[in-house]
Amino acid sequence: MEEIIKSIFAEHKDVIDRSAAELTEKIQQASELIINQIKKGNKILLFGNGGSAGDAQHIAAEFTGRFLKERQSLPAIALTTDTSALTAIGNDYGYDRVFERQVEGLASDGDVLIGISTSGNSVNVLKAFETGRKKGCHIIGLSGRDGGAMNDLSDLNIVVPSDVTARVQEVHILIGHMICTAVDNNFD
Ligand SMILES: O=C(CO)[C@@H](O)[C@H](O)[C@H](O)[C@H](O)COP(=O)(O)O
Ligand SMILES: [Zn+2]
Repeated sequence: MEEIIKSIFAEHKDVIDRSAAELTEKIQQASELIINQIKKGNKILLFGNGGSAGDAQHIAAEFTGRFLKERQSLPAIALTTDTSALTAIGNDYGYDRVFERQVEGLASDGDVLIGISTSGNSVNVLKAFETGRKKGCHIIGLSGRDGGAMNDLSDLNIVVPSDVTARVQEVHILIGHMICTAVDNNFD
């Protein structure tokens, strides 16, 4: 077990080092986009499956609650929390449309969608991106592996350089906290 723990620490550290080398500029661009759109009165919508649903909720709560300092509440919603919407849309339209329908009903021109998928290929995330684009939303992907179909469907796809879902997720939440730090520095 000790060897396994050591190897996971080493793998995590390697992905962090490669992410720092490859992703810094894109994380900065994503932060600037989010800050600018909130300043213009727009909101952030986040979604993903499984562990990424947890990440979407975690990051949204940093905006509406608080992160490092006392500041105004900021507009962010996770589309993963309303079990009535998720079960009704899933039951009536299929699971592939659970985020798409919510984007159709809730998103406005200028809002920012943050879709989180370690494979970059979860169909419910991709469908939400397609509908968001038609509505004039800005689209940020947080992905891994080769970026998947999110490469073509997002304005900015932040691809964590790992094929291991857990390692990718660990860097996603780190990136989420980096974005929250930039947001904190730009609002009172
Ligand atoms: O948290 C984990 C694995 O660490 C799982 O719940 C994982 O998120 C689920 O298998 C997701 O369905 C994977 O989807 P995706 O990241 O490829 O979009
Ligand atoms: Zn997990």
